[in-house]
Amino acid sequence: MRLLTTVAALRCYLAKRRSENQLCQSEELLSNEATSWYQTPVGLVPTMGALHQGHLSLIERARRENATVIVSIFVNPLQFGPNEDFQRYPRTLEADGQFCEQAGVDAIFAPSPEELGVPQKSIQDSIVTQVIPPSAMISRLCGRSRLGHFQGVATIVTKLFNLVQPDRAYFGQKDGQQLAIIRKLVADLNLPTEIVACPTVREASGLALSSRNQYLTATQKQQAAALYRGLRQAEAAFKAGVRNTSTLIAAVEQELAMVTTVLVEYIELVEPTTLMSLEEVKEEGMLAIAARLGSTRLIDNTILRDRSPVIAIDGPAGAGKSTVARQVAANLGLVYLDTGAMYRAFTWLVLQEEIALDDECAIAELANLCVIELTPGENLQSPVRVWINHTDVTQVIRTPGVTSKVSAIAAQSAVREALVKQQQNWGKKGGLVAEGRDIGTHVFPDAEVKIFLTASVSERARRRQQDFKKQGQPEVSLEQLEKDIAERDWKDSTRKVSPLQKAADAIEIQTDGLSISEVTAKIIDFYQQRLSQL
Ligand SMILES: Nc1ncnc2c1ncn2[C@@H]1O[C@H](COP(=O)(O)OP(=O)(O)OP(=O)(O)O)[C@@H](O)[C@H]1O
Ligand SMILES: CC(C)(CO)[C@@H](O)C(=O)[O-]
Ligand code: BAL
Repeated sequence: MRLLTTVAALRCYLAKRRSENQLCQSEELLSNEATSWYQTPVGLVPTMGALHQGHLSLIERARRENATVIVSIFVNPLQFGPNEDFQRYPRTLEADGQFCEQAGVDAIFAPSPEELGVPQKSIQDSIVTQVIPPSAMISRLCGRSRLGHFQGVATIVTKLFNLVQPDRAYFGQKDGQQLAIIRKLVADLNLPTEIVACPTVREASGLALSSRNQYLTATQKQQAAALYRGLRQAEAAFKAGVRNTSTLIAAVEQELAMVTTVLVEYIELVEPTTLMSLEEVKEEGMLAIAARLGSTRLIDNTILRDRSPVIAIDGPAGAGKSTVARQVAANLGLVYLDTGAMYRAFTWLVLQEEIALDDECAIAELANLCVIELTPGENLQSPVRVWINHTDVTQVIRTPGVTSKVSAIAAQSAVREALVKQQQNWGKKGGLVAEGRDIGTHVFPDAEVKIFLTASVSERARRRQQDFKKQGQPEVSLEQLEKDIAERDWKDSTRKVSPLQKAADAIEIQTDGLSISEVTAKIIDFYQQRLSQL
């Protein structure tokens, strides 16, 4: 692992890493497919150091998803107010270096304020160019008592994104307002970085891990767990049907009132993306709290989501995902979101428009203008009905002409981005089952149930040989099929665009020797267990 403290060293390091990764992929490539398909992404975990298990969860996620992982450690003077704890903030770079080494980080970027051109002054006194998020997002919640804080965060994060140019950047849900502001920043400034939100990691007591927890005495640490208990009371009220903001906030206040040392700064219920106040929760709300314990300021939040559950089923080719997903949807009365049919429908449209498969710009244009509609088939045997731009393509998308081209189209990042947006819009209401390669990690990361459906290479080869036989196709040896499947697994899990990944919170089901009905029953059991926990 490298420790980089200057911009020049960072730039040199990243240039070498990117060329090494691409060289490595091209040498390993089993076929002549374009290197760009393959995994060279850079993941960035921005931090202020004093690393703990919460940071580790972000680093581990980044490690799973990227060829290079950079952790930035920078106590940003721009985001601390004049009366805040900039001087006191814990600085433990040596220990952080060991922490990152053990976590498999490739490099730490730990510049001085001078190296980053942000002299140790607050945002109000600073002379640097600033990034100002929308006032509606920074004037509420923590913004009320931390004037200039989010301008400081937005400015330094933009600088880090420009320096590192990460494909993905990882942030914690614990800082829910910061997460929403950074998502807005990336969208508004068209920054080519995917923002990955990671769940809040907590102490056994429920207290959210935070570098500032070091300030707490043992007694205060116990008392601080009241924040989480209050949020849990509100979650219970929400589960019992309460949707009114005042009632939900009262549930938190009631719990906190029992710990007189906890001085509440705010308890607010806002829309998680826009941070607008909510009178009641319609689809989802972020119940956020800030409080002081002695000189320590703590924050926490929970997302209250009123939707039917989403079941995400990921897994390698040949594991039976689509058959199982349709069966699970039918048995539970949920919608089967046939993502494969969507890519087939779009491939049909590209062919109809006579666009060359390698004309990615024209294809990107078309992908962002098309509208795909799906309705359930009459029964399990009949396919999902598919329309694209109001043309019924249910039958034609299964023809060899489309089938032979869908992989090349589906691998184009602009196509995936456009179709994933349509899928996520369907997901807002929930009540659906979707299967693919990155459903539980990228498309529906908040899915209530995540399944990773897999089978051994030999079992999948045997199934495919049986399928070929049923379809009257020429026999292919098991040895060749196993080789093809292993190669497909490698390509799917190493490609840059939506790689096959098992979500950290996914339940893995090995289907060797299991029937479709047995696998379906297992998933329905998991679903019902999960529902009882929500
Ligand atoms: N308990 C946690 N769970 C998940 N992510 C976390 C947790 N704590 C911090 N993070 C995330 O780590 C990143 C770096 O945060 P930071 O370095 O400020 O640590 P911190 O623990 O939040 O410190 P602070 O005490 O300043 O809040 C942020 O994206 C933050 O949301
Ligand atoms: C994102 C961040 C690293 C910017 O300084 C900081 O706000 C933090 O640690 O959450
Ligand atoms: N993650 C918190 C950053 C701050 O309080 O400045």
